[in-house]
Amino acid sequence: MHITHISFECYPIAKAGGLADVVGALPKYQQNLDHTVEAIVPYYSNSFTDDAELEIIHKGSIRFGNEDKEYEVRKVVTPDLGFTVFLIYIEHLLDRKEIYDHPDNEERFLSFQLAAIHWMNTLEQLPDVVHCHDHHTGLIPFMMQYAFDYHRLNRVPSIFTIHNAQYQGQIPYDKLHYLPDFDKNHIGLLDWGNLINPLATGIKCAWRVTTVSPSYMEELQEQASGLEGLLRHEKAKCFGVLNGIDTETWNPETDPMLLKNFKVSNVVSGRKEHKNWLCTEFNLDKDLPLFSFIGRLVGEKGADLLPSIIRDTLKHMDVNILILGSGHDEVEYQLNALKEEFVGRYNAYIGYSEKLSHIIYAGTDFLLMPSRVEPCGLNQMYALRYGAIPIVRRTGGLKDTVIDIGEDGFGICHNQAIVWDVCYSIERGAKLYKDQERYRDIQKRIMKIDHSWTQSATEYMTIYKTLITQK
Ligand SMILES: Nc1ncnc2c1ncn2[C@@H]1O[C@H](COP(=O)(O)OP(=O)(O)O[C@H]2O[C@H](CO)[C@@H](O)[C@H](O)[C@H]2O)[C@@H](O)[C@H]1O
Repeated sequence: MHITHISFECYPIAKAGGLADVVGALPKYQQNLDHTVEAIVPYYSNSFTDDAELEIIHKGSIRFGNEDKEYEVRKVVTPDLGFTVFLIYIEHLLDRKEIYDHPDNEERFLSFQLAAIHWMNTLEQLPDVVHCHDHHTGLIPFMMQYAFDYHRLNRVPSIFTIHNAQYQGQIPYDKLHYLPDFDKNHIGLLDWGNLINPLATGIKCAWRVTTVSPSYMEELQEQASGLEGLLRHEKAKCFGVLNGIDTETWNPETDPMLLKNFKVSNVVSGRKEHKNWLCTEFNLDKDLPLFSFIGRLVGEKGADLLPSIIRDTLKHMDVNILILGSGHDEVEYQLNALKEEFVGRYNAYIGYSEKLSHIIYAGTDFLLMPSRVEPCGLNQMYALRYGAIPIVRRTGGLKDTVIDIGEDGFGICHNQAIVWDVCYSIERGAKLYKDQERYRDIQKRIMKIDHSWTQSATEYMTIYKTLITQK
């Protein structure tokens, strides 16, 4: 089968969060199942494109509002990513360093989708399935069905994956003229709440819709930032497929970002080296258990709870807490301010560091995920693979991947995204840490859990196959 993924992020080309991890891994695992798999991603001016060898394979032009915009398709020749990647280059618009945080994001998302579909339409051999990810690509299934110029694509099945329903990419109608001419009888498919809503459009128009865990799919029927009615209506074509992790990139035995590689048989010494390094670097106490948080400092991750969690915990308990993340200014400010209050047991790195994240997974004793909403969550699976015990709120994919130690499981779970629940879980963690025999036993068990993409890549293939027989 020939599958084309389209996404605004893809590791290691450009990563802001979990979307990149998924699009950098799922195609590789599908390719390993003997399919032809490629991804279409924007060209960013960053260290990846500085170092990569690229080949221009197509030059074209799209009508973009009142102007014609040239674009190029640049194929990644090296490094070998395990599947083919095509980068859409549009001068001044897409070729920037940062992925998001631009005032003209709407134009960036639109131009990327327009160039991607324009190029696909020129191909002699069309893909068997087009797989779009998140709102940045949500208009593609619509254009494939109803844009006159892309009539040829309307028999190609499209699948749309929601990685996070909170971000919907709404666009005002005064930008409608950027879209190619389409059958106006179907204009309603673009609309949600009097705005063009690419996430809603993707849900309405794709042949199948998936989210990244079964529990999140269920939750979306009740709470989907305004789209719950739509998701209930489209329920028959919606599926929850649990994300996997790339066990080649995330392998403590080979991970080049670690200070020392380790496996189950030498986990104690391997992890000790990383914990010691973290404690020295961040002035923490290496004899106390270490609880860490890695992620975007936003409400859905429960990041606003962190300052109170840190204060309440460190006032009553002898543990360390370390934070790696960036996001809301107020949360960043509070997390920085707390450093002076708890010198020697708390610290934070406000920013983004891929390398530090790997070292934290390898050195922290527990990983905190107090998420309010977690479509899947990858951090808990990275933590498990590296031997850190996850402390999670039972929501979305966290509920699907972590079982509490009280239920013969391997993690610590609580029900509510409130400070008290998280503090109580930390207390349970500290108690478990004191029982080193039990702690080590769990650690060895979690490192052997298979969360690789193999199973889920096969599930996606099964979904694609039903579409191909339907066309
Ligand atoms: N400051 C920082 N420095 C270094 N690394 C950092 C970092 N902040 C985050 N990361 C990394 O970014 C990734 C985050 O992945 P998640 O799945 O938790 O989150 P995200 O909310 O972005 O993704 C959305 O999409 C994914 C993929 O479908 C879903 O799992 C998830 O629930 C959904 O919210 C991990 O690789 C993590 O290590």
